[in-house]
Amino acid sequence: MAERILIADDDAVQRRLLENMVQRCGYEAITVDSGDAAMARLIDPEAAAIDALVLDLMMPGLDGMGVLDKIRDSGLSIPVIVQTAHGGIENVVSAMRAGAHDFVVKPVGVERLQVSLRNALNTSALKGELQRIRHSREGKLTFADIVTRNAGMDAVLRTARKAATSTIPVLIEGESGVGKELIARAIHGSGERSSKPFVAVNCGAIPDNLVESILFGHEKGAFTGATDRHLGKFVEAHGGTLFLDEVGELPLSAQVKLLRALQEGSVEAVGGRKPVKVDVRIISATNRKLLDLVKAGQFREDLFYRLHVLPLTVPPLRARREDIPYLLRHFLARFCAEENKPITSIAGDAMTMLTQLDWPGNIRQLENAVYRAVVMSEGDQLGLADFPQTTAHAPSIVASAVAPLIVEPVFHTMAPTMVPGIDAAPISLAAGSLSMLTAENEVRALEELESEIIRFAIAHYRGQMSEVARRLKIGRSTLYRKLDEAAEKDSSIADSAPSN
Ligand SMILES: Nc1ncnc2c1ncn2[C@@H]1O[C@H](COP(=O)(O)OP(=O)(O)OP(=O)(O)O)[C@@H](O)[C@H]1O
Repeated sequence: MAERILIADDDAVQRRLLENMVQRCGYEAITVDSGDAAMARLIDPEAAAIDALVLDLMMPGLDGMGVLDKIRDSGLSIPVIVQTAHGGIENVVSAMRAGAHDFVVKPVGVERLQVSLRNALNTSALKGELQRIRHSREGKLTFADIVTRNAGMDAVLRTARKAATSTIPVLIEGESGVGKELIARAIHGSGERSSKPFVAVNCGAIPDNLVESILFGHEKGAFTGATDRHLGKFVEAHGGTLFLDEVGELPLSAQVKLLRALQEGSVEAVGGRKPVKVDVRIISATNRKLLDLVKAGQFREDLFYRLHVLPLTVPPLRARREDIPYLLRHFLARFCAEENKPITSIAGDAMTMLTQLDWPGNIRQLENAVYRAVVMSEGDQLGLADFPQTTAHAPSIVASAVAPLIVEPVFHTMAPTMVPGIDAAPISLAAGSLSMLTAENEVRALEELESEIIRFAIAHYRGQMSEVARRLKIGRSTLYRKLDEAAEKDSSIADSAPSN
């Protein structure tokens, strides 16, 4: 799924031109004809999020400056590119002071707009990632900190959001590294308990003989080695949330005590004389099917029903590949900032390969792969060679990814393709439609149209180059030569584009 760009312009012709350009840059375009409509769209809680705004400054009613003020007042952190007429330098200065990310002079060309949008989206990804880290450190993660463009994940997050308004027990199921703890933290951070502690316990990492004392605490001298009194995680989480990770790993004896604690709202420390009242919201997680453990007699059925009141199943990363480019962008921005590296993008072929991988370790594995690549890279763009471990696991994919232009096969043909040689910025392919006119309303060059048709064909036939050549009635070597020429032309455009 491409980034969504909102275009606000009262001039219908300008709107159409911009819409066309934004789509050619590989983004989804949404148009509105006034400042008021732009604000309504930006704050609409039901509508899909907007990633950047292209804003005309001169509009009747609420003008561009008014929109910028309202964006600031409502605390929105969307990057805004303002459009000005020639000679509007004073307006530009005021707009930049009011928080605009960049400005373009009308009529803007597609390359200039693409550079501006790409910079704006990169900066915004970095801001988002830094905010996520800050929220994580402060224990204030919310759903806005979870990166996703997948419909399945959206549905999970919608349910999780509702759960955040109550203390209903939530059980989060999903493979290791899919973001279960992140969701648990977002539920906590979005509810009334957000100012209270969030305490996470990995039940699978505690030795069996210590589980009870770690969860419920122990008195001094309760057992050999208990030299001090220990409160236990339940008491530590009092008023807040206790996150029981890998809950399926709890030994049966601890399951009995946990059930009692949940039923009675009190815990008894090992060696303690009387129960202590606790007010704790329980969120548990497991990367195994808890019901299977119940059937196998390894998990108590009564406890299962206590924890499983609201189940959430987080899909693995391979089932939501459209998230991969966004996650890559976020982690790239974050690690570049942390490591002080000037890497600005990921090459198209590397992006294609990374999107095709199955990622058995899910987002944690992807995060670590980007971390390693950022630390080891010496250039300003990450390429295939920067992901050696990952490519080692995908020989067939790498073999195909070195072809001049490969299209991510799981994307629908309307989805963006990545162009190697430039960066991860996608070029759009609208199924069955080809725009004949340039942004300036002139007929487009034959060469450009041909290149677009070839890209479309590659997307349509999911990267099967022989089929593409056969359908286009050209030889494979001609196809590759044309792709080489197109990639060369694209990279010279990228090189000559202004880098503000
Ligand atoms: N949607 C997301 N957006 C951004 N970062 C994410 C997302 N999902 C996961 N992460 C990051 O990936 C890493 C792994 O996530 P997390 O620890 O929540 O996974 P988990 O499912 O709880 O793993 P495990 O089962 O091994 O405990 C964390 O650094 C987390 O911040």
